[in-house]
Amino acid sequence: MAARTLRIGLIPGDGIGKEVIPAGRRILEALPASLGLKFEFVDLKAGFETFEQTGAALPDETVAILKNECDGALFGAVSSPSKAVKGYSSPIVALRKKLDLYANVRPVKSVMTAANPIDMVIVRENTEDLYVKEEKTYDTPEGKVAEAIKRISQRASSRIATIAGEIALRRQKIRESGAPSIHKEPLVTITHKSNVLSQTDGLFRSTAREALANPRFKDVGVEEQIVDSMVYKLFRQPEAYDVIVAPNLYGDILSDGAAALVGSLGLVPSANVGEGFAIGEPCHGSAPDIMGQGISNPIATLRSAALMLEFLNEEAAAAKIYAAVDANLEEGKLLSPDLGGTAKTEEVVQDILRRL
Ligand SMILES: NC(=O)C1=CN([C@@H]2O[C@H](COP(=O)(O)OP(=O)(O)OC[C@H]3O[C@@H](n4cnc5c(N)ncnc54)[C@H](O)[C@@H]3O)[C@@H](O)[C@H]2O)C=CC1
Ligand SMILES: O=C(O)CCCC(=O)C(=O)O
Repeated sequence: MAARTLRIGLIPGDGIGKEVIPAGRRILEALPASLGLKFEFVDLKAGFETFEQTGAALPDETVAILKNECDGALFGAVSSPSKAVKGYSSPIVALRKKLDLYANVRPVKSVMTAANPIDMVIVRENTEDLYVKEEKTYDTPEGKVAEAIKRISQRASSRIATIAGEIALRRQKIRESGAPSIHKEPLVTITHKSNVLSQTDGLFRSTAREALANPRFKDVGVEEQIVDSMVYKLFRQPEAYDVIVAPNLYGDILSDGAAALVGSLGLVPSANVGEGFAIGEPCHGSAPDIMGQGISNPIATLRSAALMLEFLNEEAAAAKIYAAVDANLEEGKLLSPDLGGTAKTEEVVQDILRRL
């Protein structure tokens, strides 16, 4: 069998992005040759440091190379300032839109031996909602007022609900093949706030319901949950959730909350998914509080590399990475400080590479 060569863009970004992306590269390079996969890597720039050096947070060249030359990519994290900086706008938010990576898929899973089993996927709409970033500030006699557009479209809501349904079916198929799981039936939970935002979230809710009423999802249970009580239930009864589908901002917030349930943001991966292209990206940010100390947890990135491979139809390679990571966590001897251990990033990476 001829080896398949995947060309992967590497975008470390800022802060601990620079510590974890090299680990992502190493795990891909260490995959056994018997899988028939080869990798070529191309280093690409984006982030606040890039903005300071070049005046562009997301250089056109980065987008062009990803579009024209790559099969997929790994993105670390960027340090977007909290205060507006003229000319700067979040490069990852822009990249998702420019490459039409319409779904942000975020599996949150505890290692199955844990006392509190959690195995859910948060499927976050990735191109619109408040992230269209159409904001303005104006003066009134009472002082300044700032406004932001929350845009929800039928097209994006339908696409995201459809991929959530497909993910629920795929997970069911894996369960039926004998993989251990806490779930018996596929279930999609639609999250919204349409009791208040009856037009925007109302459209998300009704469109998602419609998409999931498609006969091909006849075996998928569908329920809905208002986002505030969703947070409550998520923390009280996380084992009840299989696939959660949410508009952009709620999905972003829910997934960081869910990360706390499994022990650390340093464990939770994501993939930005479009037609035939995927960017693996840890859910966490650039973690300026720990950068430069060599203690960042690389697991979210290693799992993101696996998730990217899954969406590039390389499930066997992805499974190898998941198994090596789970073995490290199950043994629990070499854990980074966010998980209560003392291991350095490098020691965790070495341990997982050894298990591969
Ligand atoms: N996709 C992206 O590029 C994202 C970027 N950010 C940016 O990151 C910067 C910092 O944001 P924060 O709100 O502090 O969120 P953060 O996710 O960077 O950090 C939150 C907390 O989690 C810890 N943490 C995160 N990743 C970790 C890892 N791999 N190992 C161990 N501990 C880890 C950090 O030390 C910190 O205490 C901001 O400039 C923000 O704009 C935030 C979220 C996503
Ligand atoms: O800080 C940035 O530039 C991007 C933050 C966006 C974010 O949290 C996510 O989408 O995961």
